[in-house]
Amino acid sequence: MIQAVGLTKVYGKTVAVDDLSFTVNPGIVTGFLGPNGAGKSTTMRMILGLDTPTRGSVSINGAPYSQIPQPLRQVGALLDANWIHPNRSAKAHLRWMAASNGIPVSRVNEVLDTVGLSAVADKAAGKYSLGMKQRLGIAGALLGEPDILLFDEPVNGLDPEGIHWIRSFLKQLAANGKTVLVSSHLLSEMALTADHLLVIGRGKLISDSSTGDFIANSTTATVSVRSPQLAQLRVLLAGAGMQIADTQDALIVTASPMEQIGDIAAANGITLHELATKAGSLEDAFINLTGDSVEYNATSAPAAPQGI
Ligand SMILES: Nc1ncnc2c1ncn2[C@@H]1O[C@H](COP(=O)(O)OP(=O)(O)OP(=O)(O)O)[C@@H](O)[C@H]1O
Repeated sequence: MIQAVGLTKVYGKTVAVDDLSFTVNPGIVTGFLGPNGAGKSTTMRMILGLDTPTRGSVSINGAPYSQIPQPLRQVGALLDANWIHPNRSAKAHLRWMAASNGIPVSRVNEVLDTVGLSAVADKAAGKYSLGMKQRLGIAGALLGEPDILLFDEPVNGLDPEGIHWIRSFLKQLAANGKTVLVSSHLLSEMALTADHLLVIGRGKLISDSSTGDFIANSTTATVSVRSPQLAQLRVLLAGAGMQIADTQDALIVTASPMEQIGDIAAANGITLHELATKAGSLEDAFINLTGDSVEYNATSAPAAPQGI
């Protein structure tokens, strides 16, 4: 379990992390989200003892990182996949990590196998693709069989197959009872991976809830309706006070239950070809909730690409 209480980090005039209190529990994947500059990396660095809190504290299974005797046995982290010596092989890199943390060298081959790098374990890590470097970083995190794992942007720059592998892997770690905290900018990916979300903006905690609740509470579901008698149905739904938007061949009804629309159609003998609720996305929820806390806000929509 990771527990932060009033965690604060001030750099000069910048309050990077502002009075954060949260708990990250075992057995689930917890996503850590926030716009650029929200304070995610700073928080992760403080969890790992790489930065000292200005105020407040953060503990791992009850103790600050600095007081854990063999930290890699309790906490594994992937912060930056490029943090490897380019001329060193994956095997040499992991052996060095194991030796400096009192971890049996036999673990090296086990973790290489787990992440699928055994066949290239003797190649210089500098020649690895980004996906292979991410796998090596994950192997390093797993080396000491820790109960707590932190991953900062683990799917950054990966292809769909690599993303899918990491998603399944994180879920498996959580299913095995590990505490898994993962940050990512890929919101659709987080929606599929994380059971719980911590959302921060400008260093402050904005939301601490299950992924489902976060989306449901921060978005409005819509209902798509198609019918050969669409104009007639539109009049009836508008008469019932519903908010309706028109597309070419459907009505999009906001914030009204699908059942009510179906009942009105049935009561008036109207045939329906589609009646489907579309939940909001994590991206919608994120933008709705963090809109005021982005560090650099564009004042207009991006310009259309030239020459298309
Ligand atoms: N060493 C530092 N010195 C001064 N300011 C810093 C330092 N590290 C981070 N900051 C500032 O603290 C704030 C939070 O940065 P941080 O990197 O933690 O955010 P983040 O959520 O990880 O951002 P991103 O998603 O862009 O990686 C930013 O305003 C950043 O400029």
